[in-house]
Amino acid sequence: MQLNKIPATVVTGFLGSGKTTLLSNVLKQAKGKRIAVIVNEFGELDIDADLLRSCPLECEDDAAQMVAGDAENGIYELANGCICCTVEEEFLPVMQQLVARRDDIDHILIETSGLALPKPLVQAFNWPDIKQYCTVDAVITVVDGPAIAAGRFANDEERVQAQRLADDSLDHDPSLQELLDDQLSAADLVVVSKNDLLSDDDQTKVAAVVNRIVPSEVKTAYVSHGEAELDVLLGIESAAEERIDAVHTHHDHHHDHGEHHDHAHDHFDSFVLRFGDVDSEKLQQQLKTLIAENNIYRAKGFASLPGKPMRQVFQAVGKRLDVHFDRLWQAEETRQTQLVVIGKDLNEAELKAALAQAEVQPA
Ligand SMILES: Nc1nc2c(ncn2[C@@H]2O[C@H](COP(=O)(O)OP(=O)(O)OP(=O)(O)O)[C@@H](O)[C@H]2O)c(=O)[nH]1
Repeated sequence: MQLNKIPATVVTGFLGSGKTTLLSNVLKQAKGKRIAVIVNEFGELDIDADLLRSCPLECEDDAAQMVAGDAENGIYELANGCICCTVEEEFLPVMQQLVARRDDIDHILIETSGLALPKPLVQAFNWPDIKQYCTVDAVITVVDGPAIAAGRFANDEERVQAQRLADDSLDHDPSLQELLDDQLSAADLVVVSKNDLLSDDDQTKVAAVVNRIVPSEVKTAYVSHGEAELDVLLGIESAAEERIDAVHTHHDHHHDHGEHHDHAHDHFDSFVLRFGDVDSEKLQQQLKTLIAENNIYRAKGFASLPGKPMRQVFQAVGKRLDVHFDRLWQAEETRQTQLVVIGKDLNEAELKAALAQAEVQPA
């Protein structure tokens, strides 16, 4: 007898492409649905879980109920590291817990880290303990529209040259291209994010990159601020685990042989920088300068400003830096400034010293 399996949606996509933004929109829209969320981050701080958990001022009462239990507020944070390399140690035990509580769960949402390969994760759904009770509703691959249109993951020489001329700091990197290919080749739905920043011409460029990899039956949705209709995202019923073994990727060899070194993500540096109160303007200036001068793909975190009761979120993706206040610091929290930085060939001490100039000494 075929039981009703719990559908699980895997949201993958490069660093800063917009996965958390999409997930938070699903949680807002999925009225009354009981949703378990699994979040996996590359950096050492669980910023995404924290952002999903924090209820913004306009938070609606009828948003999805997160499935509580062992996890705080229904968000299961997988330990640091890439989900694709820790499937057995980290992912399976969480799935086993969820399967044991299947009567309380309508849907599972999984956000992979930006450097993760979706294939090994989807393959884990074929483990007998999981397969019986759970199926992959869809792999949703979020691609950063403006980054792709700017040729950041370019593969053809002409575009690489154009990109080099336009922008020295975002040198073409074949490992980024391979990661994009592998994330796209597993997709049941492609979400092109940040559509608000795309011109018609940009959309055409992005479509060309996407269509090079995904078959024509895979749909592409252009989305601004994560605001896609729930029907587009959930209920795709792809059972992706059934066909994942046949999907060819650049990294098949490494995983098939249990070799986890030489992954795309092994070539990245990631660290957390901590400071006390900071001058926000100065921190923004310093960060922008560092981003212009180094290969920083992603920086994100929270800033503590002197005398301000609210926490300030810092989000840098490529050259863009967004800064906004999200919520009050809570009594039990230590107020401090913390930034995760992810990139290549980074000198942690130098970056730390540069950003420390924004620190404000207590009066
Ligand atoms: N303008 C614009 N900004 C967006 C959109 N979607 C996401 N962003 C911004 O892009 C940044 C990264 O978004 P996230 O949702 O955190 O991306 P992510 O893929 O979860 O990032 P990682 O987990 O670090 O890989 C944030 O500053 C978002 O506010 C969009 O549609 N339009």
